[in-house]
Amino acid sequence: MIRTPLKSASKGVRTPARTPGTPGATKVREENIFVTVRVRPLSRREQASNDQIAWECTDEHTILSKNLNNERSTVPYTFDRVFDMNCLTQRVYEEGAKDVALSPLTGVNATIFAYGQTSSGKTFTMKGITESAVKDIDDHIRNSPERDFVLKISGMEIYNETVMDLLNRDSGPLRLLDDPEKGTIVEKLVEEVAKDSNHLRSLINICEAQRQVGETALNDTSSRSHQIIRLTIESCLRENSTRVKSFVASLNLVDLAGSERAAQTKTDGTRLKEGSHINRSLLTLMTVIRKLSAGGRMGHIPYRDSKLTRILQPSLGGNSRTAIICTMSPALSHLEQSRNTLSFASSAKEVKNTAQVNMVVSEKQLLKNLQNKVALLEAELHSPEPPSSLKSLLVDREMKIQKMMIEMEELKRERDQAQSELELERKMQKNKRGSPRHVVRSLAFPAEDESISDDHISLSGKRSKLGRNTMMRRSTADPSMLVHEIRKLEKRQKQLGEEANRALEVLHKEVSSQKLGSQDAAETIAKLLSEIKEMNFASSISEDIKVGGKTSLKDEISRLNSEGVTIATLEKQLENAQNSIDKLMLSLQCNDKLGPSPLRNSTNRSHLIRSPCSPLSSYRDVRESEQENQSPQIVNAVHRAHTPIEPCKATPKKEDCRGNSSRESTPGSRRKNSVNVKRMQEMFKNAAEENIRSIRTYVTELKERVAKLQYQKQLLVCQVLELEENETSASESGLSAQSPMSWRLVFEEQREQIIMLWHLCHVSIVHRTQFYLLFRGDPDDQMYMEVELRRLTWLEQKLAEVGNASPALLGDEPASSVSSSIRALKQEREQLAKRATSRLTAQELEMLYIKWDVPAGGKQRRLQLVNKLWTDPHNMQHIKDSAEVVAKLVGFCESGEQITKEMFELNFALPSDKKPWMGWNLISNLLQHL
Ligand SMILES: Nc1ncnc2c1ncn2[C@@H]1O[C@H](COP(=O)(O)OP(=O)(O)OP(=O)(O)O)[C@@H](O)[C@H]1O
Repeated sequence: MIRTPLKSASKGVRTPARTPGTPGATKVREENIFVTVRVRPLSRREQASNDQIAWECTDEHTILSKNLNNERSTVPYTFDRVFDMNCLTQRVYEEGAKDVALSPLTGVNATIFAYGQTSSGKTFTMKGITESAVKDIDDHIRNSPERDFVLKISGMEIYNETVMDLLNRDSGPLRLLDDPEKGTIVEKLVEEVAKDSNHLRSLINICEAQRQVGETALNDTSSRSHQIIRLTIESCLRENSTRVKSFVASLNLVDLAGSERAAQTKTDGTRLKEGSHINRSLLTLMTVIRKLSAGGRMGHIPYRDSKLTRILQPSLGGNSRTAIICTMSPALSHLEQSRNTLSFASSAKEVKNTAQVNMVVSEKQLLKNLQNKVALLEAELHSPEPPSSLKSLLVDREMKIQKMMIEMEELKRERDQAQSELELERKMQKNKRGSPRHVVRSLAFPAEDESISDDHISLSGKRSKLGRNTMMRRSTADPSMLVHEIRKLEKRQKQLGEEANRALEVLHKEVSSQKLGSQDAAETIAKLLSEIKEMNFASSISEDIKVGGKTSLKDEISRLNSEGVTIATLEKQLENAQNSIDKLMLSLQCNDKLGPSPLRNSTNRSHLIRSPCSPLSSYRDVRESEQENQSPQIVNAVHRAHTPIEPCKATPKKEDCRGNSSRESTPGSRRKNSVNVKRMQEMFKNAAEENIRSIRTYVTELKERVAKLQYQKQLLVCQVLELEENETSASESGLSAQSPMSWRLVFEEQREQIIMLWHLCHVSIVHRTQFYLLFRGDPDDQMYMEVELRRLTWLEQKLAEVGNASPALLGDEPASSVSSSIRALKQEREQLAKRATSRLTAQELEMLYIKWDVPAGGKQRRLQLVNKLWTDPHNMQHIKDSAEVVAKLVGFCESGEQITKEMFELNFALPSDKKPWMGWNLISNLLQHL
């Protein structure tokens, strides 16, 4: 039953626990003393004297005097329980004491005492209660294998106002001491640990045997002292082997001596003296109870007036649950004493106690535990072997590293495979089409028409150095990819040079064969042609694109730098050619005596070849047409196929169209021939002019492409330099990643720039909201932020330069003007405003009107509201609030999953893997379909 005894908790610090530690335990709670009344049967003496039963229990709670003395009125007494004379002690225990008796098992002090006149049955009842309580406690301990219990017992009696130890009779009178923490304690009181229930019972028996008992007229075995048997129960969870904290509480089983009247007990001498002490201490108890029942309104509580009340102080209005069983004789002869008992009981039931769960913290055990821990740590510290926890951590980490390395190898293998597949496909495409055009779209950065100018990264002072440096420093390209791009770029450079060559050759041919324009212009063309021919593009370019390793990057970059001059030269030459052609055209127009030139004939405009720079076509359309990479001859051939002027007319031959060159001329035919010659001359001239015009357009386009190539080269150089810088700094510091803190700063900076650029470029506010809400500064967001910044920088530059770009240029939409971007934004706002009523409740809308200062009663309030959103790029709170409103209107919370971060990413993948960025206009379209 009682397991391995714990050390005594008396050396520990007792603290009332604020929370229960086991089921059934209670928090601090106030409850009344539980008062029951037990009426014993008439004793043999009473029966012998024909005493009458003066009381009847009308129900389980009420007892009433039978008024046998014919008093004027009888008052019923009610209590928590009333047990009549037939009631067994077990029931009294079950209904009147058990709940309180078991409280110490959950750390709550408890007291059960019997009060009543002599021979009323107190000892009889308490014996039964004690036996039942011991049994139940034993059962509880047996049924709680998860806890360790220690049960200790002490016994004392207060005899003639002297405290005696019932387990150590020889110790003599014991002193009462006042402990600031524990209250009143009995000095040197022996406390025995019960080994088991039998041991406990035997100890209890010893106590009872030691108690002062004497014979009186009313009771052969009258208790002459107040007996207190105290069971102290300490318990803790088994798993808490350290036993630093445990519950500790006591159960006081108190059998009071009975009040007596000397006349009745017929005592004298010793018994009289005993009775006198008994009565005096009981009187104090009654006073204490009476005062407590008045809720403290009666002032000082005289606990110290008797040893009984001093010892029982916690049980009377203190930290204890208390049950009082008032015993009484039913006899008419004891009517008055019984009334006194019931009066006492009535007062007692008004007394409130404040029981708490008591936790003990064993300082000694605590100290021992700490010492053990220190010893353990010291051992670990001095041990050459890492502690087991560290060991397992290292093993775990090692395994993770190995796993990551395997994954990396796998990724590398996949990448190499993809690259070789790409190479193969490129070669196949090249062989199949014979055109180098098809490699253009697989650039690691935007192709010519999507390229951006780093010169324009600075946005009129709106860019900070920090953001700019970050953009430059952070490259996602790897060395082999860069070399690959360099080679491709060189190849395109070569192609452009060759195309320029062919264009000028054709021009030269036209000029020289037709003797067109002024001599100066013709000479200029010839000079240009020879200059361009001298440019040896092919010298440093291998036909195949070979991806070099990291080691060749420096060579590549130095070559690129030197080739930058060549490209710039080509650009310059093409500009000269453009000027010369302009001069040529001018001289042709001045010398034109034959009527309107096709260049001035609006009806022929439609027959002009669609050039990449033509306002009649989108730039992208032409770039993607096959014509773009064809020489001017091919261009002309295409042109001729579409013009009403027959090809033969444009190419003067000695024979006519039908090949009748040998036919003799007649006057009619001569006149006719003269007209025909004139007409043919005019046609030749027109055709030549048209060809020159086409060549001029073509040269202009070439010039633009060369300029873009130049920019790409610069960007590539930057990327290579930045890569080298990264590698250097990484190898120096051993760190390659940006610290979270510095990224956070960069992120804030970049976001502010992006917000400003959105504003300046009239970007869709739905796009702004999506981007703003998706990218909140995760380290993974770095690439997206950079890409967005680059896109916007390019766009802003374009808007500033030509005023002819639109956000749509970044997406897949056809190009339009700045004004159309503004118009699109306006439309988007209108669409959002329309959605306001379906997406927001009237109340929400009204709140927004108030928040955004939309005047009440105004027209188009929804539109007014939407027009206020995303208008102040300097105010971050405004931006946040705007994003919230737009998100609600679009319903991102519900359907926002269709927008993923990847949509904002610059494409570095192969065309087949490419997930195209939706473009701002497309996002607006999406909005319309939501
Ligand atoms: N409920 C009961 N049923 C039967 N007998 C009882 C009952 N209560 C008491 N008695 C008997 O009455 C007698 C007196 O009881 P008890 O000694 O317990 O009284 P007491 O109140 O302790 O008296 P005292 O104050 O003098 O010690 C005993 O012989 C006891 O066996």
